[in-house]
Amino acid sequence: MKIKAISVDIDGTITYPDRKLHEKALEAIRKAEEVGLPVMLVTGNSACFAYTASILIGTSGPFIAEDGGVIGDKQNNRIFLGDMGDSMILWSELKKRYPQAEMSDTMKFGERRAGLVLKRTVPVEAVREIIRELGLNLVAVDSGYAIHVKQPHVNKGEGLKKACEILGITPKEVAHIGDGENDLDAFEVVGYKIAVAQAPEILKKKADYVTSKPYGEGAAEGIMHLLEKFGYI
Ligand SMILES: O=C(O)COP(=O)(O)O
Ligand SMILES: [Mg+2]
Repeated sequence: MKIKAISVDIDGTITYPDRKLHEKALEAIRKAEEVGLPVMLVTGNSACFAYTASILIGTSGPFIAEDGGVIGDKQNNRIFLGDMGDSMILWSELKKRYPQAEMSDTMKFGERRAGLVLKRTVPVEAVREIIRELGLNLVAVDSGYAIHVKQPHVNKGEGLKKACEILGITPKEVAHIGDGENDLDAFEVVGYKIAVAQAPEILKKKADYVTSKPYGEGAAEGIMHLLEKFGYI
């Protein structure tokens, strides 16, 4: 099997714990691009965040934002794989039961199209309970940085499949590097899986390679591992 592209999660994977971009991860991504391996950013962040990050970091692959709900490119073309669905019904019930519930700051200006994102001021299990009780067509996933409420078909795996169509490769020719439970769906479709050291056990158990370093240093280690393993350097 040959790896033809790398997909990397953003928060917790190519960053420090506080979400600042990690220099070592940046260098490794640039190295992968230099040797001809396109990198895709695959994130729960909004499309404008991923679009900007992709330009500043210099990734040449499409980006996948909103946890798989949006695919975009450098020309700012976008494909939407989901919409807000039942999420506002969920929100009004959640706010009634948990006054401390708060939307993510990224919900303020209507930048999100494919799901509701909450701050981690309520447990994800409470959100899931309301979804179950009300019979809503939604799932809730905790990325470690936010809670993503979205239609069940919206996830990083489905987003990656679409991005691979654009690249003209198959998901099995992609290696994914991630740190959170929202990376599990990406792991389901790709050919090689890397978890950074601080990732939850559930992700590490499914990984082909677990880095010895956490956060951005882990992504750098993972990318160098891939370049060597698949003969790019
Ligand atoms: O938006 C978030 O929750 C974080 O997203 P990411 O870890 O998938 O980049
Ligand atoms: Mg992450």
